[in-house]
Amino acid sequence: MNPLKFSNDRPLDIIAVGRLCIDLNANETNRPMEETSTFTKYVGGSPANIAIGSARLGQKTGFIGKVADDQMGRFITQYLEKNNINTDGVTIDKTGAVTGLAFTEIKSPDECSILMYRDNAADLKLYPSEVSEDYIKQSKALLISGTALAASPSREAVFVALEYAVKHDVTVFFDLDYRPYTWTDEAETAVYYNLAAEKCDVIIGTREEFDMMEKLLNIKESDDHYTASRWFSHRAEIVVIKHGGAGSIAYTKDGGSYRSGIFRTNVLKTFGAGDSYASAFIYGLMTGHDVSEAMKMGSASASIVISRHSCSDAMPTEQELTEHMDTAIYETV
Ligand SMILES: Nc1ncnc2c1ncn2[C@@H]1O[C@H](COP(=O)(O)OP(=O)(O)O)[C@@H](O)[C@H]1O
Ligand SMILES: O=C(O)C[C@@H](O)[C@H](O)C(=O)COP(=O)(O)O
Repeated sequence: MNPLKFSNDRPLDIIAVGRLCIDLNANETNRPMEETSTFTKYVGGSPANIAIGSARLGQKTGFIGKVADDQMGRFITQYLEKNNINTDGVTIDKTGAVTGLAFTEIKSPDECSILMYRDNAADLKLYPSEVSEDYIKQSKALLISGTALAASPSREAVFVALEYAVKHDVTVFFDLDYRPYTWTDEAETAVYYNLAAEKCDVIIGTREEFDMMEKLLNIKESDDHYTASRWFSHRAEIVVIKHGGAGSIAYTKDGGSYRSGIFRTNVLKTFGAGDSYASAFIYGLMTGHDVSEAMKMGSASASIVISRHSCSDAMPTEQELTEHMDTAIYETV
């Protein structure tokens, strides 16, 4: 069952909105960052990773974001273009803002953490005037990412993008992507997450991210079914709650619920799971698969990416994804 209907007469499949950053992943693993000395540089930023994953799967992908006017900004834009991502919506900051950095440490396969440097980040300086209605209406879908709501003018830019998407029947996917270090106030965070979610067709988040949104309203159940039901009185058709190694569960507005297991893999690091899951899940839904199969595709992509060192570089091609689904062990949970 797939409740989504896409406007198929559009030149782009999906446009992602939000941060374009740099991941610096520690090369020395099984130790804290204090004991590492070398890092590998990759393009990063949750929406960037999802866009790269979508393009790697063969989707016609665009991006709306802002990069720093320096070597890192150019590295990012060139990488997107090498991956066949349309960068017409990417603007260059002229205020001296810098590229957000995500330093990652891999203490063990299950103990990974991310240290984010986001002061004066160029991605949060995207202005509403830099969001093009003509660009958005060329796409079947729009992906927004919660961290872009963390500060103005990026916050307002996201809401303008949402208005254009709703106006032009562009299906909106919301990956919650909650990064506490990017916010200063829990209530502010929850208010903007809830306001944005009201305008989205598909909402994807972890249990903890939904708990953050519900805490403001003194909702303490931490119940997946209740969480999903909250959004069906708005635009949502599908709500997905991710549970790490315990898989994921999705609910649809028509009362359906679908549980997905995981693909067994040699976990190198756990970060990257969410972005890869989102890109392949969205791809599955946009290529006519039902919710269950799309979730399985998301799980397969995640199991590939968490077995590799990077997030963006590790995103699988359509062939890799299909082969992995045929050969890897799928565990129902
Ligand atoms: N250890 C694991 N082994 C296999 N698949 C995993 C593992 N951890 C996560 N996944 C897959 O990745 C998906 C997203 O992971 P999760 O950690 O919930 O999201 P996020 O990275 O956004 O926190 C899960 O629903 C599951 O399909
Ligand atoms: O989103 C960021 O700024 C960091 C990402 O680039 C990084 O690869 C990561 O943390 C991915 O996290 P996840 O996919 O949400 O687990």
